[in-house]
Amino acid sequence: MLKIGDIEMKNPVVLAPMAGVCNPAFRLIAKEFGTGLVCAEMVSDKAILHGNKRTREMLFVDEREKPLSLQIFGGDRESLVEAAKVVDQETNADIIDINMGCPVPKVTKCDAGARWLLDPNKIHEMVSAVVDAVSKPVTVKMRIGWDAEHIYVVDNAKAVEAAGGKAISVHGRTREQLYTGHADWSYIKQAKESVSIPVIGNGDVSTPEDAKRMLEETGCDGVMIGRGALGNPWMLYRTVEYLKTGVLLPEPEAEEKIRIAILHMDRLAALKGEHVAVKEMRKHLAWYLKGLKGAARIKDAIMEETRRDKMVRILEEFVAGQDHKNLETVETA
Ligand SMILES: Cc1cc2nc3c(=O)[nH]c(=O)nc-3n(C[C@H](O)[C@H](O)[C@H](O)COP(=O)(O)O)c2cc1C
Repeated sequence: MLKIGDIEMKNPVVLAPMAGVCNPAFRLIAKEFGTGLVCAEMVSDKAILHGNKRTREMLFVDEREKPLSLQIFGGDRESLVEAAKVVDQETNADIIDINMGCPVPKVTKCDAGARWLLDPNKIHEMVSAVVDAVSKPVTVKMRIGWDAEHIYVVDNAKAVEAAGGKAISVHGRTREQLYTGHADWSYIKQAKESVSIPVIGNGDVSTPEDAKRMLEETGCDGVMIGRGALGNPWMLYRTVEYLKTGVLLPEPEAEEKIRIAILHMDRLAALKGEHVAVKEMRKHLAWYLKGLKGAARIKDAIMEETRRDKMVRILEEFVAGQDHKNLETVETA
C-alpha cells in the first residue's frame, strides 16, 4: 500500500495537483469518490510569505480531505524553506510537496519548477534544506527532464531520496514537451528501480485500465491522475474499484454528472462566493458535459451565465431533455 513517511493511503490512486482546479471543493469530491491521496494546487513560496488573504485561503485544508499533500514552489532556498515552515506549522496538510515539474514560464522564469531538473545537486540542496526545517514528510513532483537531451530522472530521484524526501511523483514528459507527445512510462520504471522511497507514476492515465497498466509496467507505488479527472471524478472512483476488484464500473449517466457538477458549484460558492464560483465553474461544466448528447447546444449559455440558480436551471433542463430523448429512443425502438 502507498505509504509516505507515516502517512498511509487506503489505495494507490492520487489526484494530481492542478492549479485552478484542486481547491477544497473539488478535492473533497475526489475524496468522497474514494481517492487515496489528494493534492492541492500549487502555491508560491513568496505568496505564502506575503500572506495575502487569497493565498491563506489556498492553504485551508478541510479535515475530510485528509490525507492531503500541499504543493509549494519557489526560486530560492530561503523563501522555499520559510514557506515550507508555514505549511508545516500552520496548516492541516499531511505532506509538503515541492514542485519541480511545472512548465509554465511564470514559474520557470524565477528559476523554480522544472529548471532544477538540470541539476541533481541543486535538488539535493533544496530538498535537504526543507526536510531539515519541517516535521511533515516532504515529497517532490518532477518531470523526467528538461528536454530529450537532458533526462536526469534517475539522478534526480536519487538526490531526493538522499536528501530525506519521502516520495517522488514522476510525470513521464520533459519540460520542453509541455503536454505534447506521450508520457514515457519507461522513465517512471527507471526511477522506481533506482530508489527505495515510493514512486508515484504520472502522465496520460485516462482510464482505469491505464492505471492498472502503469502499475504493472513500471512497478510504481501509486498512480497520479490529472486531466482524466477533470469534470470526471468518476474516473477516480472507477479506478479505485477496478484496481481493488477488477470490475470496470459503467460511466455515469447525465443526471448523475449534473448532480455532482451542481454540488461542485455549490461547494465552490461556499468557498469563494457566488460570482467567482459560477465564473470558475464554466470551465468545469464544459468538462462535466463532455461526451453528453446535445451538450454543445447549452455551452454558450453556460459560458455567459453569472448566477447559480440560473446555471442550475440550464443544467436541469438539459438533463430533462436527455430523459425525453431517451424515452423517444425507447418508444421508436
Ligand atoms: C489544469 C492543470 C493544472 C495543473 N497544475 C499543476 C500544479 O499546480 N502543480 C503541478 O505539479 N502540476 C500541475 N499540473 C500537471 C499535473 O499535475 C500532471 O502532472 C499532468 O497533467 C500530467 O498528468 P495527466 O496526464 O494525468 O493529466 C497541472 C495540469 C493541468 C491540466
